[in-house]
Amino acid sequence: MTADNSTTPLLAARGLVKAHGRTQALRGVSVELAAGEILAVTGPSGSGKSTLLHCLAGIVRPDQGAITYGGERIDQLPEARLSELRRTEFGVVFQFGQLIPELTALDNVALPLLLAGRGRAKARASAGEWLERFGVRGQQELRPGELSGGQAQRVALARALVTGPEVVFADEPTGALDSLAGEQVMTALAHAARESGTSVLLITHDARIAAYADREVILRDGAEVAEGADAVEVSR
Ligand SMILES: Nc1ncnc2c1ncn2[C@@H]1O[C@H](COP(=O)(O)OP(=O)(O)OP(=O)(O)O)[C@@H](O)[C@H]1O
Repeated sequence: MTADNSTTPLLAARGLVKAHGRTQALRGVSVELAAGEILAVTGPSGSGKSTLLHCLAGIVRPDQGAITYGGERIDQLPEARLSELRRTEFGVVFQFGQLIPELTALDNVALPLLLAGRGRAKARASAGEWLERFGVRGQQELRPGELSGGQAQRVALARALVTGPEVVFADEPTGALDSLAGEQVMTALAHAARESGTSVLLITHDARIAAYADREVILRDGAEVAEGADAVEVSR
């Protein structure tokens, strides 16, 4: 890829190779994410998008290749340091929000702050502010089973952003939503990321969702086939 020499990438992967058993999910993928950038990763089913996200987010280790974050190699960090990095620097959103069903929306969002040692009152106050930003403050006392799909994804976004991460990894965050709810959730994510300068690595099948990104990387059979900066800047 063509690196922008004016900025050092926040997150960079070089030559990532990863197999799941006998399936070669990644065959030497290189990708960079700049600070504040929204990058869409697209490609057909099975092309390695989720595996790439899991490697970059430190959830799985690549078999070969290198990942740097802020210039520091992270793919070989001991598990405890990697887990701290995930907790403090990264936020993750999946297709089905994976909220904790027993907790209210407010408590789901407050949880990462409580785990980081924040007091309960402050954690709940920040959680409420983030729910407000995502337009779901009115649902704060509801449990995930009582929320619509779009509301649940907004709560999941609030939970991913509440700790002030540098990077949000979003794996098909709108994949389970109808197109209107999907665009509303994506608008909210792009707006929040732009406002806080958070980078986003976004996996999507949907060209309308990819259009919110600054740049798009296309994978096929575990390799990068194309890259473009022609995404429509609808989120600015
Ligand atoms: N845990 C696993 N065990 C075995 N094979 C896996 C595992 N995870 C992924 N794979 C395989 O690795 C390849 C890449 O999968 P991956 O989920 O990364 O693709 P994807 O592009 O995200 O697909 P989709 O768009 O369908 O989610 C696929 O062939 C998949 O079947």
